[in-house]
Amino acid sequence: AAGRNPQAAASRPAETWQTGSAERPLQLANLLELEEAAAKVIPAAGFDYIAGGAEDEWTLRENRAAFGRKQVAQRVLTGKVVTDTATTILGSRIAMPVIIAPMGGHGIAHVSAEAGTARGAAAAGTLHTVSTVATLSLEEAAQAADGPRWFQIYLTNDDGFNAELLQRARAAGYNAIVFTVDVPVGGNRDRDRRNGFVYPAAAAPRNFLDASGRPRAIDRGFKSRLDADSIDFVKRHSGLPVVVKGVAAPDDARLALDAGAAGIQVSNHGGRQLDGTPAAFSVLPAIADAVQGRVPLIFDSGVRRGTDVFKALASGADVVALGRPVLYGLALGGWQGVQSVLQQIERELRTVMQLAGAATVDDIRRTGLIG
Ligand SMILES: Cc1cc2nc3c(=O)[nH]c(=O)nc-3n(C[C@H](O)[C@H](O)[C@H](O)COP(=O)(O)O)c2cc1C
Ligand SMILES: CCCCCCC(=O)C(=O)O
Repeated sequence: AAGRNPQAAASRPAETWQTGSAERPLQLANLLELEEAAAKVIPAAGFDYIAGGAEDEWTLRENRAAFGRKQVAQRVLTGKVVTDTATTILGSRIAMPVIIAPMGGHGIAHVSAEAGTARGAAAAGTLHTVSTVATLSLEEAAQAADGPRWFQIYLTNDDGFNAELLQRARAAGYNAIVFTVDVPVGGNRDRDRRNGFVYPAAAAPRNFLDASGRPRAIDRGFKSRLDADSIDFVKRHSGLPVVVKGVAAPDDARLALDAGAAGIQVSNHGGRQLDGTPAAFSVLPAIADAVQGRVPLIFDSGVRRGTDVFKALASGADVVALGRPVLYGLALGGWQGVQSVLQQIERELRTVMQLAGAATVDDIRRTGLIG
């Protein structure tokens, strides 16, 4: 799995990676049009890595299309006025039911890397999930901003390293671990293969560097065998609540619950892994049904509009996680770009709430959809 493999970067000499460096708020009409603008700033192979999906990218497109098959009822005579978009997730109070999904290599998009994203998230009052393959180390990302933060782990084939990483996350003040289980192997990503994409040295994942700067553990690859014992391992070594991410079937949700998951992240990895699988939004109601509110549900894959957030919450999610648009906002405006992206989706959500007769996030959860 050379392609986009982050491990390649750790051992290559530095090269020029001329990516986003602007620091400015963005004037946005919506989040969808960010992609075209970001393509002009991020080097082409890096942009393809971010924007692309697996194989024919059917699931990538379906993640958007599925939102169009459910509708929100207009309710304008309820006497309600939007009071608040704030909510609580795993004990952390956030300003909106939108958090940032873990994504590797923010240095591909902007020179500030995860520090910019963390600062933008904090400025907007929400939380950022730092990836195992972040450009910055988990400690550097934690120091970039105050506020709640989650750390995402990919288990490597080096359990000693995995345990250390989890302990480092706890020591650095992360509030939860997101354990991603949908990359037992990298997806077939045609764009990356065509481009021969590897993480540039500017985005080499620093979590894998030892004290003397030599790469560690990443050459052993990620674990392919994942099961209830893996969830238990992450729980024991972190001592933190564990959100299992990459659940796209009710049976996997039940398995994760039985293994002690504190949360479930319904996701198909933004269509980057198994092409031809249903949209994440299509499988959300069945998973919510299986979970029956026993743990919070986080939803991602295809969220771009306030209506998407509304529909996901009305279908059983507690919060949604935003992916690619955050990297585009980062590329175009650094931390202020990330803040603009989050403010835009919050603004849209408020408008939808008012038009749908929902004064609070709890009201959205009680709303039914049409279709
Ligand atoms: C460039 C990129 C890198 C990603 N890296 C990770 C990662 O390191 N860990 C992880 O759990 N998910 C990763 N994801 C998946 C996201 O967490 C999320 O599931 C996905 O982006 C949601 O789809 P959307 O961006 O279309 O909304 C990545 C996604 C992108 C676009
Ligand atoms: C071998 C695949 C590594 C992917 C690491 C980052 C990621 O999750 C992604 O979607 O890209």
